[in-house]
Amino acid sequence: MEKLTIKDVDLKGKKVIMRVDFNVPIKDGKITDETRIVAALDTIQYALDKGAKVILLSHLGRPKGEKDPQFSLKPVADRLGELLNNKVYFVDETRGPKVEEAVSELKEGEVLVLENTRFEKGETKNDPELAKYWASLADLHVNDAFGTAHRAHASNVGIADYIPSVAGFLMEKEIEFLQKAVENPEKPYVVILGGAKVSDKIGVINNLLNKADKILIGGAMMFTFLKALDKKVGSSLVEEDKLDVAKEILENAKAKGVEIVLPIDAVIAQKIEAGVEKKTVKIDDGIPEGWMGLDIGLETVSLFKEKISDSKTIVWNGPMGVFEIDDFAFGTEEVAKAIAEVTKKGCISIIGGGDSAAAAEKFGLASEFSHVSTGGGASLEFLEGIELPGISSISEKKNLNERIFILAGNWKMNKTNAEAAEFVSKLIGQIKTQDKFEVIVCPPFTALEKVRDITSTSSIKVGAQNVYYEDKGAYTGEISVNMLKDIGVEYVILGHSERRHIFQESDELINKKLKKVLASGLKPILCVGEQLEEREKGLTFNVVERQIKEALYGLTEEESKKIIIAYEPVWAIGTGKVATPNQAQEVHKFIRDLLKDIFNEEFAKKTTILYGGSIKPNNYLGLFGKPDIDGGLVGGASLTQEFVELANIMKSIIE
Ligand SMILES: Nc1ncnc2c1ncn2[C@@H]1O[C@H](COP(=O)(O)OP(=O)(O)O)[C@@H](O)[C@H]1O
Ligand SMILES: O=C(OP(=O)(O)O)[C@H](O)COP(=O)(O)O
Repeated sequence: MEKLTIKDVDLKGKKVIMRVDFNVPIKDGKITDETRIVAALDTIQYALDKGAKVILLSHLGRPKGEKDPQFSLKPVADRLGELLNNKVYFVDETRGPKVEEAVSELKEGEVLVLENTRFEKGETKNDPELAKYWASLADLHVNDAFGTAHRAHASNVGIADYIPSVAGFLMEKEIEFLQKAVENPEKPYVVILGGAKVSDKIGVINNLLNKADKILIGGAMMFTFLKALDKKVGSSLVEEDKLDVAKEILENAKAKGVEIVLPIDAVIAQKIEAGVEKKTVKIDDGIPEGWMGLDIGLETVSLFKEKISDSKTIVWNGPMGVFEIDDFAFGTEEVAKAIAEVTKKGCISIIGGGDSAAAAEKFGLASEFSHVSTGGGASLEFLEGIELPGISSISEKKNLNERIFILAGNWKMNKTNAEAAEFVSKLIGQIKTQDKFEVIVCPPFTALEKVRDITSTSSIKVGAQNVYYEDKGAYTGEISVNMLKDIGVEYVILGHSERRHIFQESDELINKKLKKVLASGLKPILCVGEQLEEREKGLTFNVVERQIKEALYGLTEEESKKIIIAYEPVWAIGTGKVATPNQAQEVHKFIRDLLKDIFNEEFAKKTTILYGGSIKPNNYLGLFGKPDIDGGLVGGASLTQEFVELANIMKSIIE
């Protein structure tokens, strides 16, 4: 599934709260590496150009949930203003009247930076109240903080429970490149690992053993592997407690046919300092006591270069030596040059954040690689195959191959014939679904025929709000399936909560109606949903399960194929209260799993499950963006122009 991006949404006049990763190194109030700020500029500029009001959120460093001036984002906001060549407002608060005032004064095309998100205790705890508060400041969340994607915090993940979250350009690019390396890397695929700690990278090595052709190991981590092979490593940095893990990795690699290439020589010294005596020794001869390996040697550089030369995909994470000191930077620089060289020949090269990115920058080679990730921890976890919460929380595009998406309007007891005719005539001109999804209007019985006539040459379909299960006879006030079919109605809503609760319709009655409707060839929209007391008692799943099982009682899989289900939490109908996208998704997923249990996986996958309950254009994107929400059964908003807006939102996010 593809993620929704900032390009898919309308930004004009919208308040956009954008999470960026401005966690940059600052020394004495000066930013020492602004790569991450520069990397976010495209998305910010795009939003400004489209007329959005941009509120920026970021963390900086690791303050302990309270104000700490050394971690203020003020210097970053100042620098951002220079880079954007635009006025950037800064508020030294994370919530409260000062923030709200600044937001309300913000004009289209202006930027406001709020203070460090980690000055709030709730940020790293993903506190729902804090997330809700930040969400309340804006219409839309843009997530461009790839560097933070491995953290489930309030400003990047929690907030997506309340407003739609779409990816910025940086996030999109990071995912695109890293996904290529994870999913179908062009071969030969070479991974180069270095840096200080094996323990940080065990997960990624294990995952890469199933994918890479060669893994080259340098940096301090090589000594843990060499010691595991009984080589003498002197006083080099070794993780003694990881020797077994290193051995296991070497054995697994052998079993999987992955070549692990370890250095054959090293540059050694007695201290990690510039200008100290250094020499190169062969690994087989051993590193003398009191000496430590601080870089890969010349022969290893040649060996690594040869291994790199024919690769088509490279992932590099971790320097080959103590590159910060020029005396031990040679190996890292040469490997970086070799990667740059092979990139020119068409290899996709990905540099995984942190110190490797700093090294690439130091050697002036950063622009020579296909992609330098802005995330260290995040890119590693991505390569490990871990699902990153800061990516999962971004809304997804809908895939048409799975099932039919539907926007259905339940007009309830509203609109006379004349009003219905006027309204639906307007809709026809504005809603062109082009087979992407179905739009259904469900007028009162009295207007059904008129609406059917007007829509007959359009793609808009017509549904009834109720039906009885008998064919004809002494049933005063009731209407049969044949009467509906006679005037060309295609759909019928069954078991709406108002019918269940105001007119006391039982599960048994709904089951009879459902059987009749299915047998007649009409398509039922079966409504289910819990009341507030039931939700509060934790009975949501029980209620929904009972309603579905009772409704389907006695029906076969074949007979049930045309069912559309609408989950409508009763507490959200006409109350203005809306289930959060996550609350709704949770129940939709439950329903899909239930259908799998009742029938089978294929049936569950193909069944359209709509959400209903206070849907409005400003909350619909977040709901419809969820994987198991296939559209909406809309009440109030189906009576006005808002219905067209809802259709447009659906169109924008269906692939
Ligand atoms: N042989 C070595 N001995 C000690 N430190 C090393 C050695 N090789 C590399 N390093 C240090 O490892 C650090 C980077 O490690 P790490 O944080 O794991 O990498 P990254 O940030 O790229 O993931 C650098 O500061 C570098 O100086
Ligand atoms: O710098 C970061 O991580 P990284 O150094 O692993 O790339 C991110 O901003 C996340 O910061 P955190 O590791 O304090 O959560």
